[in-house]
Amino acid sequence: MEKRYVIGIDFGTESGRVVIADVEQGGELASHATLYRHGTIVEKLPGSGKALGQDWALQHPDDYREVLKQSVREVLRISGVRPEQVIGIGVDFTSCTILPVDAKGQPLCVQERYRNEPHAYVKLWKHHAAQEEANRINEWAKESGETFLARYGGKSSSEWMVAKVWQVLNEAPEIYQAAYRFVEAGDWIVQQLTGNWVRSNCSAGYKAFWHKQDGYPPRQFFKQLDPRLEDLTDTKLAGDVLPLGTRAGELSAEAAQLTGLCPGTAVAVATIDAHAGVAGSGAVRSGQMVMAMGTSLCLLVLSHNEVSVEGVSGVVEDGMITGLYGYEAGQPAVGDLFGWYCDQAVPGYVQEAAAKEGVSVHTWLEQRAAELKPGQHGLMAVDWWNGNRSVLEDADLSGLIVGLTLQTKPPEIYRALLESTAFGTRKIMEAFEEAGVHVNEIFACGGLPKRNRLFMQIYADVTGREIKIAAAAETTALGAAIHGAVAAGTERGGYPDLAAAAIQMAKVREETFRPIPENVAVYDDLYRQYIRLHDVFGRGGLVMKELKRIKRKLSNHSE
Ligand SMILES: Nc1ncnc2c1ncn2[C@@H]1O[C@H](COP(=O)(O)OP(=O)(O)O)[C@@H](O)[C@H]1O
Ligand SMILES: O=C(CO)[C@@H](O)[C@@H](O)COP(=O)(O)O
Repeated sequence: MEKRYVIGIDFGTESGRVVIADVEQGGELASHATLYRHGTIVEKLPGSGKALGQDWALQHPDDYREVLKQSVREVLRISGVRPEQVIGIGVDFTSCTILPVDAKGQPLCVQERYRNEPHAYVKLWKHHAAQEEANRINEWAKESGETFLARYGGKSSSEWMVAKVWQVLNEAPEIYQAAYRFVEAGDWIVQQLTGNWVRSNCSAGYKAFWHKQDGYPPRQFFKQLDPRLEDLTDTKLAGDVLPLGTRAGELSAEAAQLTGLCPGTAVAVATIDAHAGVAGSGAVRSGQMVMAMGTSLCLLVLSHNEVSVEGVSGVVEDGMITGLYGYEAGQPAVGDLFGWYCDQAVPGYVQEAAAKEGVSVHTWLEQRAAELKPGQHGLMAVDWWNGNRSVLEDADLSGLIVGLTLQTKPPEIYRALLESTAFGTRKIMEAFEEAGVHVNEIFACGGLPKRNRLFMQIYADVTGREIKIAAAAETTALGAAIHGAVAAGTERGGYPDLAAAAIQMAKVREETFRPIPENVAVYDDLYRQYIRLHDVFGRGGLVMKELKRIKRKLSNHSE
């Protein structure tokens, strides 16, 4: 049989990355990234310059089409693979990233009449301006005795589908009316590739309250939330929800022209980016955990059992690997937090020194931070620069560094920030253990493991656990490609299911990160201090919330 290949398309926060993989051997034959030209839109709309509110985060869907146009062709060119040899395509996307579209699938924001309407754009996963709607969903679920929130650690997030769609209805009812559907961006890409309106059980399950047996919460729940939402799931969220690995359709002639692939190529149901990292790391068994470490950090745990875990973002049957419950928890600012420090808070001399040495500011700071011993800087940070998405589930929490003195240096702060995210991860891992979801093997994937060794060693030391590293540089894109191989099916030379495909196609590096006992002892001590700050500022103290309230009030006045 001629060699067969699959393509994985990974839509991250900053760029889209495409890999091409050999169906039998896995790995990445070639990869290519396309940066989003508009990036993340947080202050004003492109074109009109219309100002956005606090905590908004939008994207432009043309940037995603550019990835399809540029990067798919590039991986074909670099690898020398002929389009006929590609049997399947898989797509992963950040989530909950949603957009309103018309009946043809055209995003409203590219239509002339809605171009200046912020609510017509893509709401990126980290758009946190629907916190009031999320609070109301939480209150009403409690009052009405609905139990679905138990699957989400008892709280829904402002990042998720219903809160975001409700914000559109509240603030721009004409956009809500004009939208034929609100779709996850991953499902939209699949629609653009195949012409089929298909929803993924992964994003519907983790981000839209959908359940394999029960479907969406009842109409009555939505009606009492807001009478205008009564038919939400039958109208704006309508569409078949299909399981991961299913063939969503075949590449249309139009999409074939856009990508340079052959019409008829199998296209898989989309998955969430972090969740694709599970297959991409070769994790397919109960007790395995994958840390998808990039802009944010997602902890993904596979288990035979379904239980309630404090602060879990969600548990979905078949949500990562068919036949297992997949738990997701995580932190919404990790790479982003380090990026913020490098871009916004280091003194000019650091940037100059890094430029002179020809390294990134991250690398310059990492090298110096690695010379410090744990605890030597006397600092402790909490990692809520983008709110808390785990045990505290509160987008209104913010960042904190304690212990600063006139002697404090930038590498010390950088190290404290790296450590703060590791402490946050340990807190989540303890919540899993306490709930009886045991983790016996840890894999790391995403952009950070390959970029920052100190970060990885700190994680091993703070958690006291060995960490294996997924071999693929673009693990999530490889994970998406694995979904493509399953969508192709055995009849086209692919695989029968995700586990079989992942075992064959994904590998880990030989080198692992192991905890260093003397560091573990110091970090145990420091972690106790982290927990103190976590509880004082996260559970009881209102300081962070009050600061946000005052800021909101002032910015409302100045609008
Ligand atoms: N050397 C580094 N150390 C720590 N963080 C880094 C480093 N280089 C880049 N970053 C951060 O990594 C994030 C990008 O992660 P990546 O996994 O590549 O993308 P995405 O999250 O979009 O999938 C950015 O937030 C950036 O600030
Ligand atoms: O929220 C999720 C997954 O549930 C992610 O899509 C989101 O955190 C963004 O991930 P990245 O860090 O950009 O890969």
